[in-house]
Amino acid sequence: MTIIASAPGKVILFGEHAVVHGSHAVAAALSSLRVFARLEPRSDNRVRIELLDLGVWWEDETSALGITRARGEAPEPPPSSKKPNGRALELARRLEAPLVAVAYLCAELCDAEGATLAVKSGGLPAGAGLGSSAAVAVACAAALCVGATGALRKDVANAWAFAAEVVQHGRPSGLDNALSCYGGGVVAVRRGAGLERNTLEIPPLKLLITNTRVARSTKELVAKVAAEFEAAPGPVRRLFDAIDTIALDFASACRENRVATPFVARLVRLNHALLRALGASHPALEAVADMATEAGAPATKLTGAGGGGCAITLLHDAEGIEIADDKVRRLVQKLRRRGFDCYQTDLGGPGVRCYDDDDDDEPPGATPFDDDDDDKKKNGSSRPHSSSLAVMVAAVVLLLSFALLKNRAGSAAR
Ligand SMILES: Nc1ncnc2c1ncn2[C@@H]1O[C@H](COP(=O)(O)OP(=O)(O)O)[C@@H](O)[C@H]1O
Ligand SMILES: C[C@@](O)(CCOP(=O)(O)O)CC(=O)O
Repeated sequence: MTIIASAPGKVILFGEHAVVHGSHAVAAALSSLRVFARLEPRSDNRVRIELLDLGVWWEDETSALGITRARGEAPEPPPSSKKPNGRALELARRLEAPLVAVAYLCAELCDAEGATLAVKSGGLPAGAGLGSSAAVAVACAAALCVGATGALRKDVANAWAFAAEVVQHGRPSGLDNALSCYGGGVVAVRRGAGLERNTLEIPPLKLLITNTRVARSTKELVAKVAAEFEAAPGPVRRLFDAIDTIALDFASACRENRVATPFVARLVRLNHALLRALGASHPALEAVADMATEAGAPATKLTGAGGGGCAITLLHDAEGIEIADDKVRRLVQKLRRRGFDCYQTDLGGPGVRCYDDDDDDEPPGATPFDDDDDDKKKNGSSRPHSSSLAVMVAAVVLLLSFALLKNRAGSAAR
């Protein structure tokens, strides 16, 4: 039984970095930008991981991953610790970085008979601040949980995805995996070991997401801001507090249905200035802000960890009037000429989804894995194509032999 799970990225409107240190953040899922995971159980006691976008794969015996669980036996519950366990640390020593979190999930959730787990993006850019690592973790955790227990329990998949994020990032807030798992919009804050989330109805803001395509790592940026905090706890705490107030003010405005765009624009600009003060901006992000301001949209902020990656621009002028579509088109063309990617997509929408072969009511529709299958067919390397060719050749040979025999029999009778 093949299982396919998909999980969305997210956009943080307010509160990144500060959320790691106990402040509030507001964020929404990006349900049209997703990552897909495909799980195929096998019975040769091997685990194979294919990260198709990165061209990275890895295969080993299940015993080498320390997997002893029999098929059908429920896996252990997810760990509550915020530190990677010994198994994860051992994998981190052995494997290339992008494989570690996925291999960790396989080690914890696969059974000893083995499986192949493939990962492919359905449009979500990797490492750009839109929560790709969390989306990978959620999609893989969901597929593996369904493989192990036959049902998708979002709380369990989310807890495993968080554990994988701990392995990948060291100190995640848990915001990215929660949005990827549950979808929608939230205002969230860390409480003890967990994340307190409250659903937030975010009004349909006209936003442009620009990916500077400057590579960066969430882990490094979170560590950089943490170092800043350690070096100057007093002032940096005040920056976090200011960000906290921004997130809470926006959340109150949403709840009270009084989201005025000039007010949102002010919050966006302030939050970006605070993130810049924390050292999370990058010249390419500042260039996006300048180009958007020139086009009449003065409110841009980095989103996610920063240091490159994505920025969000509120497509409204200083008075709150929506920027006309042709002006937006010109801005997008200019940003693209500069080498940036642009997205305009709705906020919120469904979180993780899972389908299996037996699912009648929820067909997966097109998945990015279909492109691979199509390519295989086009290149003539797929089994159905080559076997039908063989059948056709055999049929022609048979017909020719039959005609030859008939011809010979006819001339013998004459
Ligand atoms: N499509 C993908 N396939 C495999 N791994 C991915 C994919 N997208 C993201 N990742 C993993 O997530 C990492 C990026 O995580 P991170 O720096 O947190 O960026 P983001 O801001 O997108 O979450 C990549 O280096 C890789 O390990
Ligand atoms: C910087 C941070 O607040 C968000 C990181 O988002 P991303 O991984 O860049 O998509 C870290 C976190 O919340 O775990």
